[in-house]
Amino acid sequence: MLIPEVPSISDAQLSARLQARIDSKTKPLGALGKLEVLAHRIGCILGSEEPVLREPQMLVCAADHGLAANGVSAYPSDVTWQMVENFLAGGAAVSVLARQNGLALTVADCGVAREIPPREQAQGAPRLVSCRVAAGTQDASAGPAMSMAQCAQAVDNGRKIVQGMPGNALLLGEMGIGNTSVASLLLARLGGVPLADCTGAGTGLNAEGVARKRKVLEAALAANADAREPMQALAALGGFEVATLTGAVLQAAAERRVIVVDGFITTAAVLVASRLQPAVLERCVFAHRSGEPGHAHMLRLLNGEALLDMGLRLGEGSGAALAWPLLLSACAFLREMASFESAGVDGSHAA
Ligand SMILES: O=C(O)c1ccc[n+]([C@@H]2O[C@H](COP(=O)([O-])O)[C@@H](O)[C@H]2O)c1
Ligand SMILES: Cc1cc2nc[nH]c2cc1C
Repeated sequence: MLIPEVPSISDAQLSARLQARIDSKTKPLGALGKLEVLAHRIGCILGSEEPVLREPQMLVCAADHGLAANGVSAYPSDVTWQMVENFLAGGAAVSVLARQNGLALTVADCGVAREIPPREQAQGAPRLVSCRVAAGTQDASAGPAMSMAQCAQAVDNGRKIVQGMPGNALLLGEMGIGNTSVASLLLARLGGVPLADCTGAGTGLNAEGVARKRKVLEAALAANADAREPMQALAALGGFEVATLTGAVLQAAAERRVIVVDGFITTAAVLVASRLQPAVLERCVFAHRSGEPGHAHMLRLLNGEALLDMGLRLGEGSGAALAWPLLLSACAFLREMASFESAGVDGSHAA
């Protein structure tokens, strides 16, 4: 089956026990703010009052986009393969942050225009997975970016990558020149948000560039006017990395992993996945709110509150990696903080 079952994990009893445990800790009620919400969510996902995050996996999906030929990015498509090499060589932001935080890094070539050659993988070094559907998508401003079969293949690739991964947490990242356009198109089509609110500077277009980008995106929506269902929209407007991430999200949700979502593009994959299986959202933690303006609209649509708001607009999974220590802290306080009772602290308080 292409789309796995993702049942709701809502459990009123566990939820109440988690909240009682959080409230019993030696602190004024609610004083750990959003860290409490985060702890509650992780406890619900992992089905435990004492959750332990194990062997976290950072998955960075990369691909190229036919749409990029229309001047929708400040950088050329060649940067995609060059950055993938940089991820694998250990020099990119996500490489550094993954290393710093003990996140195993997997980089997937989902359809980079220039094939990333396989190589020997040293112990602990970033791992390359080749799951190329094609050498980049077709130009979505002239027709569908990919066929339904290609889209299904990419979704299945994402599922298979996650199936083979250890641990209980998946952090999402991506790389693909032109892919803020893909995220904007999916937000406009699936979220009904006006294109003007969906379109931003991406890697750094100026105002004239953003206006040009918007025209190209208008053409892409018009060229794919019939693609309205989630999988159709993903095929028509999407990229191979976004489709692979959609499969990864569905599989991780089905396996009840904690999913740490990065910026605008990885959230677009969550948007598609949530239209196929709404309960995926119960398993998601939104790491940050990107500087790309469409991301705020997307988060609102998904009822997602971001942990960080640092003006990041890099992608790669950098925001997810930066937020990771907060997830560790949330679990640590839930497991290790004393309760009023165990510490002999007076927990009575006025209304
Ligand atoms: O994650 C984000 O919110 C984000 C915002 C702006 C740009 N990016 C990254 O920049 C690339 C896409 O930008 P662009 O301008 O080529 O569409 C792609 O490689 C993304 O990882 C990522
Ligand atoms: C240099 C560079 C690094 C990136 N990382 C993710 N997207 C990127 C886009 C560019 C241009």
